[in-house]
Amino acid sequence: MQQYQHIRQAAYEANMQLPALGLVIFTFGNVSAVDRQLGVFAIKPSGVPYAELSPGKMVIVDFDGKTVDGQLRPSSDTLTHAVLYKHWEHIGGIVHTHSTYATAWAQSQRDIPIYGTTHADHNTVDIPCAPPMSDAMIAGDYEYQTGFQIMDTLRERGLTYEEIEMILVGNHAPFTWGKTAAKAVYNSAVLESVAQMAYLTESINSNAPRLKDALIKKHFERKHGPNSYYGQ
Ligand SMILES: O=C(CO)[C@@H](O)[C@H](O)COP(=O)(O)O
Repeated sequence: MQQYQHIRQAAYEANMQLPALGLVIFTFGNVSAVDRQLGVFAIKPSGVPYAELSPGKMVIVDFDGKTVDGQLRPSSDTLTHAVLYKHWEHIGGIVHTHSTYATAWAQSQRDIPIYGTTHADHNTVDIPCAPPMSDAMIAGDYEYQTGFQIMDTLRERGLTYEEIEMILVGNHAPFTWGKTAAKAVYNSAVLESVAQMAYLTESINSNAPRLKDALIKKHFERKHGPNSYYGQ
């Protein structure tokens, strides 16, 4: 349907950036783009290789995860995207990847500490890792519960989804978001780069010190403006 063409195109272009940036292989991961006036988002179809994607194959889904338009099955992570769009009113795009280093930190269930200014350019806190699913959640609807795991973790850390636009999900992999699908893709690439640097930092020096908060503040506000620092 023509009315969804703009978000199909935005979702398609953002999805194609994932293999181009080396963030996914085969059918791993997915990107969605939302239209809040229509109350729907376009998301990658499940199990379709990136080389076979086209804008027309993006599936249109409402905020309850119900398919509104499209011939293919939406991503298996659709309910996670739907929960976040429903509760976080200012996000325009969501990305989920299995990028190697960010996924390794998620599987280790550790936050990614701030070791350098590359990280401090983008976040003033360690990148949080949400706990893995409880037995009860696994028995329920995993993808639906992942959305609440993500929101609960930010809330428990005293963070807002506009301050930090990335998270690791324990035993799973990263999710990122932003005002647009393109910004969410940018955040996924930044997360993977920071995750790799942090891993290598710890492998060179297991006692490497975190960046001092005063320098994190100075560095972040140089890029994002005065009073933009939100602390650890
Ligand atoms: O997290 C997972 C699997 O662990 C998924 O994100 C897959 O990586 C992609 O699934 P589809 O989007 O193709 O259903």
